[in-house]
Amino acid sequence: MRKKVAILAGDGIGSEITAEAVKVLAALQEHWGLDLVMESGLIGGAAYDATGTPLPDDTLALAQDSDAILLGAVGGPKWETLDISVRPEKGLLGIRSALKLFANLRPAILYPQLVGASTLKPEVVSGLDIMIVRELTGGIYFGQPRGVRCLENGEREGFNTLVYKESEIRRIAQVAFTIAMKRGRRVCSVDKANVLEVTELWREVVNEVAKEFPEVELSHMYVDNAAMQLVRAPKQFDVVVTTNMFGDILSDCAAMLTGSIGMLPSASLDQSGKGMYEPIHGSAPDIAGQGIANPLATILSVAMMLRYSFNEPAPATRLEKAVGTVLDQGLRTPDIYSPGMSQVSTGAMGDAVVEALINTPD
Ligand SMILES: NC(=O)C1=CN([C@@H]2O[C@H](COP(=O)(O)OP(=O)(O)OC[C@H]3O[C@@H](n4cnc5c(N)ncnc54)[C@H](O)[C@@H]3O)[C@@H](O)[C@H]2O)C=CC1
Ligand SMILES: CC(C)CC(=O)C(=O)O
Ligand SMILES: [Mg+2]
Repeated sequence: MRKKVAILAGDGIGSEITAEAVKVLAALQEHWGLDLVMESGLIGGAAYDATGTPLPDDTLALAQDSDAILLGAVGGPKWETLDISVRPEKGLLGIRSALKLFANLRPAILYPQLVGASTLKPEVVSGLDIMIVRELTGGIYFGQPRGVRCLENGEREGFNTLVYKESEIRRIAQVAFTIAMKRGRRVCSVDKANVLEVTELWREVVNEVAKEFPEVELSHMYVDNAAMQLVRAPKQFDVVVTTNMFGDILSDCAAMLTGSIGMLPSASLDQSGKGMYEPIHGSAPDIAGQGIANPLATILSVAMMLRYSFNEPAPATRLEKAVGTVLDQGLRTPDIYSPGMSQVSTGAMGDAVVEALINTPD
């Protein structure tokens, strides 16, 4: 059956990296008969400049009408002076919320070819395969009230609210335990239950959900310790489940264990499995327009799309293998470059993945 994919490139390197992922989708269409139609829409700063809002109605309608969404990244210095309520990042939070994409899966997998690019010693990191399950539509990024107010003494006070309903905690925990059942059967729930009542509730609800999954071993860890353990002994983790903000921070940290933030894909799923797929990084204004961004996180996000939204595990595996092939060939964008390797541009990396995809045996 024909699948519609919305392509939302966004800002900064967004257009460079999504162009490479689109090449991959086109190759899947041409060589494996994947019946796809792609349609582009505006989001973020690009949308704000064109329409005055970071999430135009047309874009939301396109996303709602699509089977999956591929997103690049949003934001950048051009829009930093804008009121936070219309910043490009609001467009991203808005689409996640409108589509109810509460489950954000961020796999931190170290390709063996990049062991030397990791920030950690080979023996600490080789074989790394962690799944970070981040709650994506609640927590402090969405909680009300929020804002900046003026106190009686004239001083200003900024405030945000960290709030989670039991139902929101239960459904993300269920996602994490279900994924753990298909992997190493270990879940580590990361919270700050020693200080924050909301995460005390988080811990209680996760304990309740654990009873539905007796084969899965559950542990709890405070977020400060989790950050430390991630860079001390990351292979102790199998599935990590955590809140929106903690997951945001810990996944950037985990990315460096895999060699670069340019290597980490993600899937953001609703209850039905509909998904938005995006690299975990941002719009990287410092390297935008230079053709040096690593497109592999976005390309690997396509593999997640094939697996989670299209139920096509075979081409997903083929694509992941193709990424391994280009790394075997020694091709490296600057973020993962090491001496003796061949430095390539964003476009050359995308082309090489397409070629490897076509030539990789089943
Ligand atoms: N999902 C999204 O759209 C996200 C958007 N942002 C936005 O992006 C803008 C920049 O944010 P930053 O904090 O600088 O984070 P960032 O993730 O854009 O960049 C952090 C560092 O990583 C590098 N980097 C990121 N992606 C890379 C890639 N594919 N290849 C090679 N190097 C890469 C950048 O060059 C930079 O040095 C901000 O406006 C921020 O709000 C940030 C994170 C996520
Ligand atoms: C707008 C931000 C919450 C995006 C981000 O940093 C992320 O989702 O990782
Ligand atoms: Mg982030």
